[in-house]
Amino acid sequence: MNCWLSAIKYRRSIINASYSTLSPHDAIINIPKANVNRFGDGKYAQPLFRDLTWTVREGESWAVIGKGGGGEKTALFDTLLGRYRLAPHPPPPGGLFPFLISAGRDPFTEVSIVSFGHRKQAGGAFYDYSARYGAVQEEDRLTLRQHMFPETIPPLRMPYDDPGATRELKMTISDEELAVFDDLVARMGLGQFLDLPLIALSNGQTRRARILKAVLKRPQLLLLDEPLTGLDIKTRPLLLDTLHDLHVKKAPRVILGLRAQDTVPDWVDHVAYVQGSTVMTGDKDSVLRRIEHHSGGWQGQMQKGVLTRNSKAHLGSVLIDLKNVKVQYGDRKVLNQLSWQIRQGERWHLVGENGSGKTTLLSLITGDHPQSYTQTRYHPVDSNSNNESHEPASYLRLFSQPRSRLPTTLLRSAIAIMSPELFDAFPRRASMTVWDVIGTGFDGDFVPKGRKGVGSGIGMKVISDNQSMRKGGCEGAMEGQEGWQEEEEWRVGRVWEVLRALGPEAWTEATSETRNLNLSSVAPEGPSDTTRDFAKIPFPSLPLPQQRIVLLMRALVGRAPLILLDEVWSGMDETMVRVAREYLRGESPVSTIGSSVGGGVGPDQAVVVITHWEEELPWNRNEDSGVFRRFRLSGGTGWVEE
Ligand SMILES: Nc1ncnc2c1ncn2[C@@H]1O[C@H](COP(=O)(O)OP(=O)(O)OP(=O)(O)O)[C@@H](O)[C@H]1O
Repeated sequence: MNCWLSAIKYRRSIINASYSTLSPHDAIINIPKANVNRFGDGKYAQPLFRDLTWTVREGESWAVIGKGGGGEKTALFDTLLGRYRLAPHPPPPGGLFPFLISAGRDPFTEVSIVSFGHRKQAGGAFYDYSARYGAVQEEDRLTLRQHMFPETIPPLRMPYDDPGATRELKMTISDEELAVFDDLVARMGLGQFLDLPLIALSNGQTRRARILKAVLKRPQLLLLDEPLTGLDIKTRPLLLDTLHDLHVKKAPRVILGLRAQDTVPDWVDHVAYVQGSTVMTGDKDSVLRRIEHHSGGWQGQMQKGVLTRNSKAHLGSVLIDLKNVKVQYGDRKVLNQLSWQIRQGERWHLVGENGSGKTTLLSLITGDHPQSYTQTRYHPVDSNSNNESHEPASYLRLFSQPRSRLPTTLLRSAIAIMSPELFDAFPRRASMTVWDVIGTGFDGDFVPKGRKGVGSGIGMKVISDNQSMRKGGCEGAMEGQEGWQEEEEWRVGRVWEVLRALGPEAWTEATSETRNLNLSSVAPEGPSDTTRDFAKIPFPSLPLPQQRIVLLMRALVGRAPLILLDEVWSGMDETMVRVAREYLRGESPVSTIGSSVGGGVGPDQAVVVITHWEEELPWNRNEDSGVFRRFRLSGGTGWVEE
């Protein structure tokens, strides 16, 4: 009883103390000091956050910065959304959001979040994300304008309706709101997309549209988690300026979520830095000074003094050959007379503004785009033909074949991909373990197959100048054929390899201050217990950053001749980004089967990376001049940047 009474006294003292320093009416967020627990956790369970003390006052501009791949930043936002239990809960009368309570507003409707780390809810089944490239289905016809103003969606016409009757569609928003909308649309560069089907918008366009929609709902407080993800360099400052203006006008107040490696905008003056179960809060300079003490940022921690290893690299055969290809929707030309060749051994950076056609181009290469079948056009043989208007000859050759000759299953095993679309669409079945997900990468499947969960083999021969380099993968034997056992063993070994090189062993290794980069000293023994346990975890139960790196392992495991990495770093924490870049550069301290130590991708493989963040590229012109190249898209066309 005494203990109970002292707990009450303790709580009262906190309440009184907090009241003495804080006017409950002016605080936006008020957490005097609390532990954060999951609902239903027992009293001895580890709290998500310990001693969380956080006060946000009117007029301050905050960013929540997350370090670590366990989804800690998301958990802090979820705490604000009432998804976790605060103990003790911030005291009445103001509670967690004093400014709302004092104004008689409901936090449930007045605090919203737009998160780009989160994925749309997909069930256990794979949904076809390539639907976007084809003829737009009736159910996908909703335009961006209709999405913003559902009242402008024409009502269904019934057979018994008077065919002559017209119905007026009226927007129910005021002129003032419409002016705000027009201003935001212009500032976010969305004007030309208002009447396009939502499904047709590019990644960056969709992200801007989601922010716009959230702002139009007029919450009092908007949490924006990683809003710059997937935005091109030109758009980023425009969006940040817009968000700052909105924040200053309190229409709405904005709190940004950033990754530890992101630049903190100048106008942010306060930071909540989340690492593990600790949250450091305070003014920006003092918090950043404190954390700088612990780490120098991932750029600073990259291995220094790497030799120009690839300058004399030998480039192999042409894998992908596009000549004057064109993609057009009605009058809208997205790609026009574009030519590009990808050879074995090359490391490409595919770059261009949002909407310039990068994803469309990749979808031609993967054969997902219906127009990949219709690219081949030759000049008429008849030289007397006076048809002047014909277009130049064009073709799309994938591994020396036209698309129509290549079954999709073969293409999926020869081209490994990780992209935001795949991340959203990949099935999340409770029964699928991390091992299963990685194992689907060999044959490009979406459900586990084979006795050992490493597929059953796809027999595609890809022309190669480096046959000796390839062992296993999509050119290996198929289940039931001679050589399958050897192939299966190779596959199992590869799953362990990527798990060790990119899994929890590597994150711990990479964060350890005593990290030893001397590759020859790395013990050649098998996976640790940590790795074995990680392999057995159900994939959907992993935090999102870990799901992302597992899908990257899936893309790398089969040593496919062509690897496409579209915005793979988004949502990953800095340690994972570093580990993955080192692996791709061949600097991972884990030996690989049939290859030299640390060889992530080989000279027989080509890799295309799409990122708007130059600093995230694993390769650069100085160190990898023989193999690193940049292909830029703009205005429908593309060229190699020398
Ligand atoms: N079905 C369609 N109808 C009309 N336009 C479309 C359709 N599908 C895509 N587009 C347009 O094609 C353009 C290219 O889109 P894509 O997704 O390839 O761009 P991106 O370069 O990958 O952009 P981001 O950097 O934002 O990911 C966009 O402007 C998009 O609106």
